[in-house]
Amino acid sequence: MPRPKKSFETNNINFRESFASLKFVPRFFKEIRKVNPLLFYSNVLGRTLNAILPVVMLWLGKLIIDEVVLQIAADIKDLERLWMLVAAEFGLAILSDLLSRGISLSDALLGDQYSIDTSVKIIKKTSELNLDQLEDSEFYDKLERARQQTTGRVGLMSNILTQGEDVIVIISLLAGVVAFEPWLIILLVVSIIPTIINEIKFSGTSYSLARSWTQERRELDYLRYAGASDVTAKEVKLFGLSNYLADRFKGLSDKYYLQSKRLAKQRAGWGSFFNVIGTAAYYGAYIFIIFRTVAGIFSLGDLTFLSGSFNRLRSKLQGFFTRFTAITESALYLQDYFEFLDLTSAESSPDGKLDLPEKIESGFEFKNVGFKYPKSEKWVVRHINFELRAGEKLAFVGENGAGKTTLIKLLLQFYEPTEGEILLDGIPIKKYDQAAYRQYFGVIFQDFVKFELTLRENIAMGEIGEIGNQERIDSAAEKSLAREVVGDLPLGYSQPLGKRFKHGKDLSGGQWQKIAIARAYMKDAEVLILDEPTSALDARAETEAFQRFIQLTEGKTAVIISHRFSTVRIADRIMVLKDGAVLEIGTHRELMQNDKLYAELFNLQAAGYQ
Ligand SMILES: Nc1ncnc2c1ncn2[C@@H]1O[C@H](COP(=O)(O)OP(=O)(O)OP(=O)(O)O)[C@@H](O)[C@H]1O
Repeated sequence: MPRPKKSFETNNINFRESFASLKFVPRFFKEIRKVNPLLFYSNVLGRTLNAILPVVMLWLGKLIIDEVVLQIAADIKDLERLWMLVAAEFGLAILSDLLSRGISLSDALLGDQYSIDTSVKIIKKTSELNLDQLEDSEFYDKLERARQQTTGRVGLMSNILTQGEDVIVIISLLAGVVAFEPWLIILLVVSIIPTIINEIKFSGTSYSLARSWTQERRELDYLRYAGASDVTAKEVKLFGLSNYLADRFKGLSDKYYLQSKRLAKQRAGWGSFFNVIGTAAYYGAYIFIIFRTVAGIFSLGDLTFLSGSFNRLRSKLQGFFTRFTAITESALYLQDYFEFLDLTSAESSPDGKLDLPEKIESGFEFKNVGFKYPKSEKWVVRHINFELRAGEKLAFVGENGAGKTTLIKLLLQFYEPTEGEILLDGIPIKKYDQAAYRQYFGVIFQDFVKFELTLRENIAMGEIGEIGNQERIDSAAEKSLAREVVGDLPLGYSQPLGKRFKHGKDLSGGQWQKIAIARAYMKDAEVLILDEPTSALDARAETEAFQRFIQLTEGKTAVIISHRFSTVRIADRIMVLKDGAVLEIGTHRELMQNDKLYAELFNLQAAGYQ
């Protein structure tokens, strides 16, 4: 599909919008202060002290020169006063250096702590959101932008604090200049206007460009991953995809590079032009001060003080405005970050307050349930009516895409049905407290997660609070046949799994599945759901795993999804789905007698084994 031509100008952020993003700065500082109040206040105090040093040092410089000139003119040699002044300036120079180092150190430490804090917040927030929010690409763009600035925000903090520091420097220098020669201020304003115009002109442009490329950046990350990861390596080699992926990556990156280059060139060009005007104004002021010194109105010390102050003022003011643009741009990312943290999920809806029954009485009931995925017009399942009775083992069968996993997601309240409702013991499930409701279930999904952590953690994920309970972990491993996997690994339960980290060992598909099933046994759940949990097990292991499952979960309610009919027939009842509707439901014997799809597929598979 041809990609629409991209122009970041279309969503360019103007100066006013950049300015508006500053409203998030107080909240930002509140968060930083909370991370480490002592470090934060020391930083602010250090900066305030550091801010008044430049004008004091310039003034000392002026006093030294005036003293030297005076002593030469009067032919006196009173070195004591001179040495005192020099010693004072030396002391302040050392103090200024120490303060600057202390500020940099505390900036770095605060920044590191804050970036840990924001990463933790992002992880926690992500887990609070609904599945439909997580599956939405706009959400990913927001998440990407929120994540991206985890390190950038550190710079923002020191930029804002430096800005505050510079305001004090500017005010103190201005006071000095005004005391001597108020007219110089006009030249100062003239020298600084070009910088202001330049900053207004380019304010928000880098952010606009980066923002308009969020999706592509995710695509680039993905292409980098697809082209260079252990997971894809086999197929990339086998099909010779490396050049194709590299070219796709390069093609997209080059487009971004070109736009970015164009912007950087424009910025540099205009920046140089405006700088020439500013420098001319500075030299105008310099000539003015020299004339007045030659005319005897200013002393030599005044000349150094004024030209030094003027020069510093100009560079501080320039820095102030350029930094202002950098701050507003980073603050735009801050806006993304806080908007992400403020996302609300339906899960926090006040609906679910009811306590769950200790024991399931009658079971679950799907009443005329229909569902369309968000942003989709297609009914994935419709007019679904069935009961999952307390204590029964119900199997779902049906072709790929028939809607089996979707029904599980609805049962777990990852989504709300578009029409109809699901009841537990006669009460709509959304009336129950959602966290407690989910605690009812032990679930293994088809695409369960292979955590690249230790084997112990992988099993304990089913009930993470019990990670210290070795007996429970052992028992779960025993039940799921994962015990033999533990025995085969040199580090046993402490074995890191996967290839990402040192000493990590990868497992076979079947071994991973046994560990995932152990996860379900970790929890003493009321309802167990196994979504094709044994597809990678060999035939003997699968039969054994299922027979054990039926014995070990006696009296518990369970749903099993499987494409293997030898497994499915062990269930109490079987529900056959076709094109999002229930085609038939009953025991194995009943369905065989029915002689419809189930009987046909069962016979087909059975014939394959003969
Ligand atoms: N997150 C999603 N967003 C949009 N459509 C989806 C989503 N997940 C699944 N679908 C669609 O819903 C339909 C049913 O998918 P579902 O995963 O429930 O099928 P299934 O019966 O479990 O299939 P399989 O046997 O292949 O696992 C499919 O057409 C699929 O494309």
